[in-house]
Amino acid sequence: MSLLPDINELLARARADLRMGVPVVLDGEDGAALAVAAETLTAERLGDLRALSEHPVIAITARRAETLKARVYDGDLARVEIPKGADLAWIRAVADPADDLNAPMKGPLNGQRGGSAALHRLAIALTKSARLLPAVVVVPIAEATRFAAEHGLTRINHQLAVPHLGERSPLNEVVHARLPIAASEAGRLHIYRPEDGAEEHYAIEIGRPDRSKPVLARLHSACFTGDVMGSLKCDCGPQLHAALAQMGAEGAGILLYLNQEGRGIGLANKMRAYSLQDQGFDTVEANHRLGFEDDERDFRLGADILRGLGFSSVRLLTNNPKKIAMMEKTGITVAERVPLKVGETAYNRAYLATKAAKSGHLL
Ligand SMILES: Nc1nc2c(ncn2[C@@H]2O[C@H](COP(=O)(O)OP(=O)(O)OP(=O)(O)O)[C@@H](O)[C@H]2O)c(=O)[nH]1
Ligand SMILES: [Zn+2]
Repeated sequence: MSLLPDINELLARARADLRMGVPVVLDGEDGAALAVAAETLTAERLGDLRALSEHPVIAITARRAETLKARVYDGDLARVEIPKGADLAWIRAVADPADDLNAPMKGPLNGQRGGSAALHRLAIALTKSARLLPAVVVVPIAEATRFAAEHGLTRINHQLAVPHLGERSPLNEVVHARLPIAASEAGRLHIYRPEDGAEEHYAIEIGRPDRSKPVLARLHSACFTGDVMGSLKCDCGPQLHAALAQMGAEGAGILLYLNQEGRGIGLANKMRAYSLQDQGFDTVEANHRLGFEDDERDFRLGADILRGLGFSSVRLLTNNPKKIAMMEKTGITVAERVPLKVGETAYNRAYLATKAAKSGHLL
């Protein structure tokens, strides 16, 4: 018998640790390191990290490095040396673009070259999946297993972790129940829980759609500001309600409510992006300055849910060609694209235009 957690469980634990500012031990073929998310690092812990190594670095994505004009030697990321006198405020300024314009970073940022960046890449992937800023302080340590045990820290083995990071975890249906809603009394809500401890996703089934025909379907990404608060900055709320209304009117449909807030960067980071938008950057530029790609969502999980419900063909309510391509790639036929154009306001006109110009959304 072994009660030891498996790699999925350890990754879930590592995400929780990073969110709390607890260091995680990373164990690779070329050495071991300690990683702490820049966003949750404290001055005290920074002192502890400095005591462990003379050469701490902050790993950032190439996107963030570009904004900071730091040289990138590792393709998708940079390992920026933390200078001797640098304090927590310096680290925060590297990680967070909030003050980029007010207080630009001084002096050249020195990128570390040579050696392996594999553990740094793993650390960034972990902070992204923890919905934190993708910036991590990494210090080398001599040995992983004993260090982790001595300090009660989570240890992640690089080789075991990597296959899980790019892959979506299996989703299991937890429960479903009848849910009459304004759009249709014949609603039924299904709850799905991923095996890796990440966010749950939902599906609302309207009526009893015929599984042998293309179903009217919508893949909706969570938008707390638009869906719940009625934000005028995007079109999510009106799109959600228009999709449900159309399903209600036709008597059948399936709406997936995917908890991929802020195109997969999480609500806190989306609000950071909004703050940058107030400084004049558009929705795509703001994501890049924060260190993210334009869109960090994985729509394949939508296909998984549809397949699990017995659907193989959809009439997809969307203006986003990437959703259509991803559906087709994962074996769900898109028999028809049903445009969904509602909710344009004076506030979101520029946002919608940027999506059309830079993200390929159909007008
Ligand atoms: N990062 C970021 N996310 C945003 C922003 N505005 C809206 N979102 C998120 O974007 C997602 C909605 O995606 P959209 O790009 O509007 O639309 P779509 O789902 O790709 O395509 P459609 O099917 O045509 O609606 C939701 O998760 C929102 O929270 C923003 O300025 N920055
Ligand atoms: Zn929105």
